[in-house]
Amino acid sequence: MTSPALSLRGIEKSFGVFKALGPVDLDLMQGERLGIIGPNGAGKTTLINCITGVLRPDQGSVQFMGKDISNVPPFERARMGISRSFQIPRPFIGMSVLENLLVPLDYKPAVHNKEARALQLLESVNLHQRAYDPSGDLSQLELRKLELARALASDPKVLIADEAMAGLSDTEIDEVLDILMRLNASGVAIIMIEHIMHAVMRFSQRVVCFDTGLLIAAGTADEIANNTTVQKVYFGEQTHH
Ligand SMILES: Nc1ncnc2c1ncn2[C@@H]1O[C@H](COP(=O)(O)OP(=O)(O)OP(=O)(O)O)[C@@H](O)[C@H]1O
Repeated sequence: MTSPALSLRGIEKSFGVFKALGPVDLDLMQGERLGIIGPNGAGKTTLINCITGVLRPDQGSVQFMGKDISNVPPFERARMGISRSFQIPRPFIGMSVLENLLVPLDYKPAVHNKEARALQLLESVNLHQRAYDPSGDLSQLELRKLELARALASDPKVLIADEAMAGLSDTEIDEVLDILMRLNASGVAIIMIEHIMHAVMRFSQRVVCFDTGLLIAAGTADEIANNTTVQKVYFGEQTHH
């Protein structure tokens, strides 16, 4: 049994009078693959922002590797090993793919050969063959890979993949899943936030479902797929479209 990489207790966040989140208790174990699902507005992004430190919860605490980081600023949390990839990658278009990675590696004084490290990161996401091409030439799939490589530049212990597969074809989704599985096998705990249900279900060892800011169900992919409360949340959502 491993110990938690992340431990959230009693996390609550409101925007004005609107309560977007909580209270939420959630652990992510070291090396775990955790899926977070929930309809639009369920509070998933707010939760992630509380983990990365972009938002300060009104209540509750965040622990990382047994240390309380509730008062630690976002850049320091990133340096400690919490990294996230963004849904919409925004590379520096004027730079090559490799140069894009030299930017985050600039913050890693311990990395002496930054170009070699950048190439290694690109290799870990199957993008090394594009290293010297302009990032403006990348396809959607390649942009997602570059975004993952950027998130990995800080050597994270926890990677939060925020809708890394939205808009991709089934074969492309398979490729991103393979990459994430490989990263996980190398020891990185991964939180996958995803609307593509078959992908998150295949990937995750455990899935939690949010609705209206609350964690309404947790279990294996099978348990969550067969959970009537979860089905109701999604069925209810579909009837509005
Ligand atoms: N800065 C903000 N100010 C006011 N309300 C906000 C703010 N950020 C989020 N909200 C509200 O909080 C609720 C939760 O939003 P959040 O973005 O966390 O949901 P989500 O589960 O990530 O949704 P999606 O799947 O669409 O990304 C929503 O009702 C949203 O409108």
